[in-house]
Amino acid sequence: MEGTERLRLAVQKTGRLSEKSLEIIAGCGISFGSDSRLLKEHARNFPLEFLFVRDDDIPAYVRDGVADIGIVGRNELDERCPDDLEIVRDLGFAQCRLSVAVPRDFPYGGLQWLAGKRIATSYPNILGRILEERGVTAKICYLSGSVEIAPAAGIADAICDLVSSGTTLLMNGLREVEPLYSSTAVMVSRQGFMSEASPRQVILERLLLRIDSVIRAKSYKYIMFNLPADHVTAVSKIAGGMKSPTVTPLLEEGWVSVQMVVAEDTFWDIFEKLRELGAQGILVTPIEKLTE
Ligand SMILES: Nc1ncnc2c1ncn2[C@@H]1O[C@H](COP(=O)(O)OP(=O)(O)OP(=O)(O)O)[C@@H](O)[C@H]1O
Ligand SMILES: O=P(O)(O)OC[C@H]1O[C@H](OP(=O)(O)OP(=O)(O)O)[C@H](O)[C@@H]1O
Ligand SMILES: [Mg+2]
Repeated sequence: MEGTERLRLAVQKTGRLSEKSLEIIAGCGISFGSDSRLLKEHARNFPLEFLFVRDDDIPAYVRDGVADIGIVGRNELDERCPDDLEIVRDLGFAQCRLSVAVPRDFPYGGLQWLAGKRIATSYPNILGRILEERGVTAKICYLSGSVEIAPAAGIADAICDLVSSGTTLLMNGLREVEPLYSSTAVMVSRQGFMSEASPRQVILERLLLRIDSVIRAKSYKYIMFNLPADHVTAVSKIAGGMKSPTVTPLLEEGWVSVQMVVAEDTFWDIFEKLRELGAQGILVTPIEKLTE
């Protein structure tokens, strides 16, 4: 039987983080969701309560104990209250960078060129810290969004905003000149929460066990193929990471069926080697959960 305690999780209501955040929770076998207008609800089969909020507010909610954990971009965390929160997991999605961009024809020659210039940004604290570290004094103009409009609108000489594909910059006549900072979505808790041994911390440990298996599964593939039996030793040498491959004899003399788990980033190298070894019918499937 579950106790009455629930772990409170703050997630972005709508935006770039919401779908993937909820996808990870759903991948943990946790069911929820009835009406997207409901801003506070609890999971049906796990002691977890959701708070659906603006992402900007998540760091403060976690810091002030309104939520126990939150999923937020590292950029929001570092902008708002980096010293009060602890990153419990890097979730890896929402990859982007905070970069300085200037009008396409601006003759940019390094950060020093920005001395005395006006830079528009939604991240004045992060930008201010980095400029100070690099000894540049510029005028930081805060804008809460649509920062790319600032040079054309005559509000600023340059901008510092999040970039992913670079399309927004391109479409607004801007050129990325200085990547300053990288961000991904992270799960955060209040400093010290992880070592409290409270009922909610215990629930978080259970949740993290599931999250780790979901994240690990995403970076591996399960592959199956048929192979001439005398190449089995060569295949086990390229298998890497996990335990040795599973090998089953086929009815056809001299052939075996092989099953193994491979890391996503090594997949194509392994695929080519398997082809060279005469592997046939290579079948690749995603993995839903994977424990150590
Ligand atoms: N182009 C992008 N590619 C990938 N990740 C991004 C991109 N832009 C922003 N992000 C990440 O997603 C987070 C949320 O971005 P989003 O644009 O949804 O925020 P928002 O407009 O402030 O939403 P809200 O209404 O919740 O305040 C950002 O803080 C950043 O970590
Ligand atoms: O390099 P790109 O792939 O073009 O992405 C960059 C854009 O994405 C983010 O804005 P978003 O689209 O989330 O809109 P928002 O500013 O309204 O939050 C960011 O603020 C940039 O404007
Ligand atoms: Mg926001």
